[in-house]
Amino acid sequence: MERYLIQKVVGEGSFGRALLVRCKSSQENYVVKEIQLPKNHSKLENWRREAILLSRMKHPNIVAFREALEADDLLCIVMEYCSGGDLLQRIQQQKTTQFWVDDILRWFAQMCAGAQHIHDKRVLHRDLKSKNIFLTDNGTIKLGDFGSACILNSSKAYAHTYVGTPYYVAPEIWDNKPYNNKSDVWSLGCVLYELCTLRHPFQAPSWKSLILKVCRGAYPPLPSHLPYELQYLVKQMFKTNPKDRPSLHSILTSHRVSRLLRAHLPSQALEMQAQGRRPGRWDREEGKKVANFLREKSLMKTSTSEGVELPEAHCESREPGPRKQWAAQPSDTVLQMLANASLVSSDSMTSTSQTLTEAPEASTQRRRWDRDPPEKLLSLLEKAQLSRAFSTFLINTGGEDPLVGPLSQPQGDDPDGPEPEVVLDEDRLQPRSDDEDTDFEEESPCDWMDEVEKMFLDH
Ligand SMILES: Nc1ncnc2c1ncn2[C@@H]1O[C@H](COP(=O)(O)OP(=O)(O)OP(=O)(O)O)[C@@H](O)[C@H]1O
Repeated sequence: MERYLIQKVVGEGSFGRALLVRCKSSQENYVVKEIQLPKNHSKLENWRREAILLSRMKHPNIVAFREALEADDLLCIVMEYCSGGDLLQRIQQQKTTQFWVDDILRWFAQMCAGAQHIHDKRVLHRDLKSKNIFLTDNGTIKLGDFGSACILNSSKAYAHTYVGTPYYVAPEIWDNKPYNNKSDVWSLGCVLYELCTLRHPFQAPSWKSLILKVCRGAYPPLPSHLPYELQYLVKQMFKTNPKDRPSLHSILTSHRVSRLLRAHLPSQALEMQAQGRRPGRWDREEGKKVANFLREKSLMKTSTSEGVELPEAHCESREPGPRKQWAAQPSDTVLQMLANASLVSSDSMTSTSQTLTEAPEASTQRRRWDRDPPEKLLSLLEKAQLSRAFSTFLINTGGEDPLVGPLSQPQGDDPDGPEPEVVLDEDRLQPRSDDEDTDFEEESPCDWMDEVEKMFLDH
């Protein structure tokens, strides 16, 4: 870190501070995210592998990773500084003045391009929201913060199942289904809706109402002045069955809105997209390089700065295993998971973010979603502050009280103001047969991670 001068603290996240720093040699500004490493150092390899995964994300619409450093108990991830702030701040600045349609299309197209790049690497962001999407000074969109989600998922020290930010969470997550690429699409749909209306699509005065609205896909219609293509896209992105949602690839290439979006995509992002969705292939020689690199260094840099080309990533996963299939009907609910879980917060979660943790597999009971959120879940959530629903949650296993922590705090405010009129589109609840590319889920087998693991064992 001695190569950087700290300018100021940009903010505080769930895992530590974010600092604005200046590189002494290049005089360029960067953001350093400090992540408190777990006490158990045997878990460090997990974090390192996740940093490699971050370094693989090289796209004009993704916050660029520069290097990762370990100092004391901190992992410092040095990344591109987005001086335009995050999209939530930008939306709030608008107050009541709507964005120009061209701005919406330009920003959303870039979000899709960035997120598609992540998906092409077989990685799921899992926490897409306006707060995690940044703007540069020239107005370029950059997806950020996906590193935290990846790191969280694979570290056994933080062995949680990611749930997400309740206001942005797709219905299948409330139903305890695996997170899949379409769950990211749902979250981006929420961001698109926010850009179109300056409001969140699923505003609610209570948890029950929030979960019901999400699970029914019930949101107030978009203003009629917006292009038909955008209205149609939002409707598609809020299909309650992930199979019925378009993938990012189809949004950008074969959807009714594609032409509009591509017309607003900068040439660099278009080129990256045109390069296609070549599936990543594991190369053993490249794998050896990674393994050697990890063994020798506690400091990682991107291939551009360190001259080490990293292998193509296939996916991000915790354990290899058979791929889970999306069932025709939702069956599990989050109820049992919550009943066996306690909600906890990390140090700074009390202020900005909380995390819901995973329930033990064995205790999972099959239940029908049945269009109504489970009563017990709701009675537990009744006690929780709804304002917390804009924060990232994990569920922790264990604990006597299933709702210890932020959700056990008294009922809070209504973050979105008065509830607008809601139109329920029954059409979205109807099953469709086309299993359009819901092509990977959280539990997909991940060969490149396995290979790196084997490399460690080999040496
Ligand atoms: N690359 C970046 N450029 C500019 N600002 C950033 C960048 N990354 C993070 N920030 C800002 O730093 C602050 C802290 O961000 P961080 O991602 O650590 O936490 P968070 O998003 O607030 O919460 P969480 O950890 O729950 O995601 C936020 O205000 C965010 O807007």
